[in-house]
Amino acid sequence: MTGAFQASLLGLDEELGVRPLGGAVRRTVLDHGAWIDVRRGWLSGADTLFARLTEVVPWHAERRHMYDKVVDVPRLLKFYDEGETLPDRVFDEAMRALDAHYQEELGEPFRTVGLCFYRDGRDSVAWHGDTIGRGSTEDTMVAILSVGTPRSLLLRPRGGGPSIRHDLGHGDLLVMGGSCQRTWEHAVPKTARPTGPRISVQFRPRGVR
Ligand SMILES: O=C(O)CCC(=O)C(=O)O
Ligand SMILES: [Fe+2]
Repeated sequence: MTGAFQASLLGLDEELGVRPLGGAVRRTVLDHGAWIDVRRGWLSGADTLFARLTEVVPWHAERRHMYDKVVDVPRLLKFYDEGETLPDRVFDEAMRALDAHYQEELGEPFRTVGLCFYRDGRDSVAWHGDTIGRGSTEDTMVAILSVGTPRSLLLRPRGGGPSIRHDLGHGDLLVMGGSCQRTWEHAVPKTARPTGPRISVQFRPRGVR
């Protein structure tokens, strides 16, 4: 794995687990029926999870057609569909905590875990909504847990308009909800600054991608 992540020295002996959601979640209501929730420092023991994921996940590179060319996807990936054994038990704990907090509003459980590895500032994800599945037609939720080097997640309305920046730090949770996947787009832009690795963990309901 390229790049070394400077572990937060005080957090190395923290137990791996999730802290309460409840009143610690801050919601921002966006236009067109979308919203964003942020819970800073949701994960304790984030150093431990980061180290484990770099070691045990069978990361793979992908190539995609872009117009008339085949290009490298600028990040490493791994997707765990429902029923697959997850690389760490804390993901099950995290999903059950998200279910307890969001089930009434979401109406179904979170079921899949997508992972992205951003090796350095050259890795990124371009503007998109998670619209491969039901997110293109229905309100849904995508919950993102971020570990490693902080990166900016940007959001902008699909029709155009100013973008909103969230700097996602080690252990932070951001949840995109309502119509966010079809009326807004999100991106993690490249950065020219020296940037260590980051792992993004996306929890989604069935049929959302
Ligand atoms: O890195 C992130 O947090 C965003 C990842 C993302 O948007 C996706 O995988 O669909
Ligand atoms: Fe996405």
